[in-house]
Amino acid sequence: MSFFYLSNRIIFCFSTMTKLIVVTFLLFHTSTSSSPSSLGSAAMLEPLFQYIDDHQNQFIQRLKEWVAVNSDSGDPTKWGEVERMLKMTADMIEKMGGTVELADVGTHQLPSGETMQLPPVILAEFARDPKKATLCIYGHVDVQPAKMEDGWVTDPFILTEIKGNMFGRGATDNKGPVLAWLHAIESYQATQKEIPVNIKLIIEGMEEMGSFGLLELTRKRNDSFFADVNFIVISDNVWATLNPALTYGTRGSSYFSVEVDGPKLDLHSGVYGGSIHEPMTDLITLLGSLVNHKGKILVTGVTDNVTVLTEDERKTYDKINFDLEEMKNVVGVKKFIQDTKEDVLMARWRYPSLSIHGIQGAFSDPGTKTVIPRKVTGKFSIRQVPNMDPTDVERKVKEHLGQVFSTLNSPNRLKVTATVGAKPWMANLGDPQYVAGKRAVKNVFGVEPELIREGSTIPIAQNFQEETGKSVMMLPIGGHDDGEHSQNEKISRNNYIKGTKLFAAYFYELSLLH
Ligand SMILES: NCC(=O)N[C@@H](Cc1c[nH]cn1)C(=O)O
Ligand SMILES: [Zn+2]
Ligand SMILES: [Zn+2]
Repeated sequence: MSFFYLSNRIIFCFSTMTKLIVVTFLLFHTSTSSSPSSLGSAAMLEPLFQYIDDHQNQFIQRLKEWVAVNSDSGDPTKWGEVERMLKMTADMIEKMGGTVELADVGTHQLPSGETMQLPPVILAEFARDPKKATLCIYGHVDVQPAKMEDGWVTDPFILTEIKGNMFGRGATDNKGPVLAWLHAIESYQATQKEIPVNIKLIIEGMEEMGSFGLLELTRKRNDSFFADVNFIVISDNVWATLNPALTYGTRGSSYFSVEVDGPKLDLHSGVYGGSIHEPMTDLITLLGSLVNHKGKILVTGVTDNVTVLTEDERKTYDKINFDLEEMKNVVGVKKFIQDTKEDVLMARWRYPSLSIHGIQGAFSDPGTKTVIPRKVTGKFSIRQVPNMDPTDVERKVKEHLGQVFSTLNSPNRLKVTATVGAKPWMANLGDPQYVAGKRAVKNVFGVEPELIREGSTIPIAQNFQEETGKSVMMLPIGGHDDGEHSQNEKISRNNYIKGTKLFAAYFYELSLLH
């Protein structure tokens, strides 16, 4: 027997047969307007929403404490801070009554050859009731790098609220959403409501580096931690527009380092210039061979397997409520490579792209140092879409760069390394989680969610789906203008607080499917 709240303050007790009828109804009636859940959810959720509203300043204070930790996983000297951040998270979960394991995920070899212990992964759970569905929430508490001199208006590690937006590194990616999940749990506990689903949590500190060690951990714990999980949910991306959204696909990513190593020391360009095969010139030729100014990837064969667009798929883009002009304003450009909304969205979500990120070892300070750098390392990544495979992409990229380099007849040494190889992820929109997600969005925001894809990568998403066979959904709460990875990353107070309500409502809607 399970208990479901279906009518104002009345608790109905359902037989298994009735539950089957409810699940069938939910699966075949995806419109949220007159759902059975909407009849009782208002009464059920109202005290939780009130609690969330009343405690918003406390929730923001917690986010402030989390943002203050520079848990940049891209810099191994900061892995101690990543670990401190994970311990703070673990402490909070334990204080809330959860049990926490800090799972060892082994070591990682840095490009220098040094081997370092990876920060652990949090595997946590709240009290388990075999009659309830089990939801596993994934998130990460590491961040991208941030420096004031990059152009931040406020200190990236001091959460600062300006006109309803809270600026700080990790505010939206992903500390804010992780806290919102924990606060949603807190709202049930504090109002003495039974959480209607069993909750498990996986929180890591290496997502921005490609989730080192997490795939192996998932495999090892498939028969234990994951065994009773029914649903996996991730809130680590943002809406595409002003409208709330559910995400059903992300691109994958392969990240490459291209090192060109030349003379034994930096040289005076006046003394040696003209006689030296300069590593930087070699590197620029290599990087210039990867992609053209229209964003076309020039590496032979890399895009061969991309699925051909069908008319039906194209039509799904027509429906998305997306304002190109607003997007231009947000990023500060006069035009995109593509002209229409549909083509811009497809370029971001359903086609691959190649971006050049930087050159390590290059002279980049102010001034006029006339140097020939002895060794330079270019960094670029390829966002991948379904039908592309990171292993195949890596092979083709290495072949391509080797071939271009051979035409230079350079005595310099070339080393190409792939540091990330994350697969793209696609969900089935018929998955019941999307029914619960739609109902929860309608309940909290009063509108139907947009169904969107995402151009960035959540490296573990496809691995979770493939290895565990469980349903995976993405339920973002961040705004389209949150600026993940950019200067002045933020989350709005409204999204943070309403997002917390969304998660509380989601637990309830999901329980109705079980
Ligand atoms: N919020 C998701 C995110 O930002 N993910 C990173 C993961 C990644 C990919 N390659 C290296 N790290 C992203 O850049 O998409
Ligand atoms: Zn990120
Ligand atoms: Zn993220």
